[in-house]
Amino acid sequence: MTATASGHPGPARLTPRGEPSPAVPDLASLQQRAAQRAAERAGGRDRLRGHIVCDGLVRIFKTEGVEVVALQGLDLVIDRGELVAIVGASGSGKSTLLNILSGLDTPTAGIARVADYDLLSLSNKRRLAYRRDVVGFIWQQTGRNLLPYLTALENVELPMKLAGRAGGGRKRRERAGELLDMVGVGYCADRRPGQMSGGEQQRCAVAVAVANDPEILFADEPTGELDEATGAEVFAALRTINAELGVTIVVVTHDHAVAGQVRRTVAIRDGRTASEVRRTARVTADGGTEMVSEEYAVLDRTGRMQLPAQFVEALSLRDRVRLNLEPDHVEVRPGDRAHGEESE
Ligand SMILES: Nc1ncnc2c1ncn2[C@@H]1O[C@H](COP(=O)(O)OP(=O)(O)OP(=O)(O)O)[C@@H](O)[C@H]1O
Repeated sequence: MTATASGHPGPARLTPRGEPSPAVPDLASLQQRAAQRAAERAGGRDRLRGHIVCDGLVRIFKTEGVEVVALQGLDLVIDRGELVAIVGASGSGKSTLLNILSGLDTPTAGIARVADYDLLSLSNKRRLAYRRDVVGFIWQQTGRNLLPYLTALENVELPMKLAGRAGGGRKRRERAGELLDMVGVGYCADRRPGQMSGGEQQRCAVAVAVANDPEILFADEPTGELDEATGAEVFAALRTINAELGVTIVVVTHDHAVAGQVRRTVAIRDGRTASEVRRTARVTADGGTEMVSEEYAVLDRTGRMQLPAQFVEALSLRDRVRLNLEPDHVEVRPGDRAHGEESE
């Protein structure tokens, strides 16, 4: 469940400044298209809910008698066709979550369900099928995504060949070419990774990852080794793939700036989902469109939520806060006033 995080100085409605306006309707229409494609794939709009569901997810690592709680009751729901960024500081649990969702690791407790696969009780055979048929990956290190001695086209063809994809070599080659065009690196088809820039390699990696038509694409810091402009090109490729193929995409990164690249950003803190930013298109008074970002705090099943750090700092909140239930919102005030002293 999410609740709009409100507090000083007024509602957390942030209109990003200096954003190029052409990107505004584009992001909204791409998302619409992605949902439509995802619904077509899944057999109806009513099947969009909860493609990825984590409920009270716990992962405890034990090393030499010491326990590390990497995920401590994480809740997260991602619908089919969504493109979501998961952000968090180093050690917040992002990689642990991604390893679980991609079937590389098993959670200690809780619920982790992806595309009808229960990740807590997968047999080895089902796990293999899940990793082969349902999910695709992009890693931060370009070297992990592409084989250096194959051309871009051959790299995209390879997973189809290995999976014994029907249609023969010509069909595979055609699809590989289409995918490279889709992510904007068709001109690199005959180049080996060493002859491509880091951004071109990562866009090629996007094509490789979706070659066998997975339902979900996981990307671990895909722009971590790139500069901002090149990283934006990789995100553009992910948005196109999301919209054209209806693939659900989850990107994990420590870079909060990616919020400008996607419609939904989930922040993880201490192994829990802490807050979310959702960006929606709104019609302005003069008939134009502007992108509005709204920040939400995540409320868990027992009603706990974390106040955004900047709210806590702005009002120097500490120890305890005063709560007031108003007809349509809850008020949070510093709680250190002397007993009986009213603020207004
Ligand atoms: N295999 C492991 N054994 C023991 N502790 C682990 C293991 N993997 C992760 N941890 C611990 O779990 C916590 C979360 O780690 P995780 O790698 O998921 O964070 P992260 O947000 O991905 O960080 P980064 O951005 O630095 O990769 C950390 O305290 C980490 O030390």
